[in-house]
Amino acid sequence: MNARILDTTLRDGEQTPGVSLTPDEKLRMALKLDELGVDVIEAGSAITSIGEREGIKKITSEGLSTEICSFARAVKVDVDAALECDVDSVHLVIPTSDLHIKYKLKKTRETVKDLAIESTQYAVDHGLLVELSAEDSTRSDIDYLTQVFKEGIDAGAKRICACDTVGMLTPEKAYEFYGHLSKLDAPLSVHCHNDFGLAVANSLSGLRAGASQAHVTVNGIGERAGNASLEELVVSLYSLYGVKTNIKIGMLYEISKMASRLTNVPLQPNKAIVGENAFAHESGIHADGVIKKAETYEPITPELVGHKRRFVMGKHIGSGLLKKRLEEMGLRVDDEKLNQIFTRVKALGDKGKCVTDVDLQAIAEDVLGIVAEKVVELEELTIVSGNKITPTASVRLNINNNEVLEAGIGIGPVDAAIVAVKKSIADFADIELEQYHVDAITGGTDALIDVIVKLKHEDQIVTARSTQPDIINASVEAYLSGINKILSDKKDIKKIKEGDL
Ligand SMILES: CC(=O)SCCNC(=O)CCNC(=O)[C@H](O)C(C)(C)COP(=O)(O)OP(=O)(O)OC[C@H]1O[C@@H](n2cnc3c(N)ncnc32)[C@H](O)[C@@H]1OP(=O)(O)O
Ligand SMILES: CC(=O)C(=O)O
Repeated sequence: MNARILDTTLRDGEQTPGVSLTPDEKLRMALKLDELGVDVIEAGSAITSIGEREGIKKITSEGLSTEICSFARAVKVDVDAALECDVDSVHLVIPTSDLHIKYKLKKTRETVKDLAIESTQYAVDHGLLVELSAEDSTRSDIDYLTQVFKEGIDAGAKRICACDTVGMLTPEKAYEFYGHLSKLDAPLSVHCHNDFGLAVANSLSGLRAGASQAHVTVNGIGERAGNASLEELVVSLYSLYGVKTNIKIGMLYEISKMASRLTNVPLQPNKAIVGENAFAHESGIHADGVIKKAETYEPITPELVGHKRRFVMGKHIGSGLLKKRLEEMGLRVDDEKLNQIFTRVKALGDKGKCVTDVDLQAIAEDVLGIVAEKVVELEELTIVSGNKITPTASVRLNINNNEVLEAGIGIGPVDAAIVAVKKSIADFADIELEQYHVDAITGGTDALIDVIVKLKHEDQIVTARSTQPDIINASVEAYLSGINKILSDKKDIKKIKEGDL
């Protein structure tokens, strides 16, 4: 058995509250979906806006072999808008539940059926392939729904689709429901929403029952709790059911990242298949198992979907993983030292901290008595700030025994100081300040200030902190401490600096 995939990231996915893609972003996503191997791209809903039509037109003008489709209500203007965009097909939608017919459309069952048939005929007469789709079909009278589909097929619809618009199906009901509709004389699509977290399970059930195409979105984005997720459905079909699709599974992680970036919808870390933790291991028993044989705690390889395995240091680690990471860092330790490092990592974990590789290196070097070299040291910091002046900072730094002077302006004095430091290292290290957190430990304006920063350089992330009575000094020291953690093992960067000066 094979299953077809209609991707509706650019239509139902874009209906995610707050998401809006530009025409160019739509095109970029469509090109990636085409490369991924989806059978149909529902590129949007042409009636929505001028920009939406521009986006769909950009996609259709690429001449892709993938079928390009537009959503349309069962009204002539929507079909005309789709025609204007030169799409191959329309996802022609009409509600069939009494709830929608009575309260939303304020019509009768008979009028709604007539609308479905008339608009199908209109679209077919204008050369469009019609996938006739019933909205809220799973709360519809099954005899009425069946009749709408039968007459729609007679009117020229080439596919039918039953939408579980508010995610009310269960896998058992889905099997029965889609099994019944799959006996009609046209290929059937499942379109499942995730209001109860069952969209993928229900889609799988529908496909097993005889449906041949699933509507999905990348990362499962969509209205409310979203749609069935493309990556979960496709990999479940492949790995659990032995069902093939045309999807290039090895691209799933890449396209997930792209969709998240373009839509600004962050991915939950524990998202199946593509989440950052999908192949991450911290707890000692798991990591030990994975190091010995990955299948013990990984149902599929990360490489299958283009992802990567990673081990995380923290409260739950075991000595097996710790020893492996230290060895990978070139640090050989005896059992006593390993135990000391182990205790320090656990203690950090107990404080709610995640221990990065750089943190681990610092702990290990401390335990092993290795003195960490400071590449950058603060010699002087001057701040000018007030209510009628642009906050300005100047710093004198010692970088590998060379004096560097820089100045910066900022929103406030802390920002100005960080800008000045950042400028002084900019020509040899691109270090981003990802997070800045400040706490006043004791009460009052003379409180001790605790600053924690999270810095990023290429793939490396480090955290650093400084506690001092002065918020500006604490901020700069925390920032420099993070910079030193990053630069201390980057001999090449240091050489560049030495050569430069
Ligand atoms: C479950 C789903 O995902 S359905 C798809 C949802 N997608 C969208 O809504 C796309 C974006 N929507 C839009 O840009 C706008 O809603 C438009 C352009 C489609 C319509 O805008 P407006 O004309 O201002 O109407 P509005 O959005 O307020 O109401 C929808 C109208 O369509 C009617 N309608 C809704 N669904 C259908 C349908 N499938 N077939 C025919 N008519 C429909 C409603 O009855 C209502 O008409 P009425 O006001 O005469 O009762
Ligand atoms: C049409 C559609 O997206 C739905 O009913 O969920």
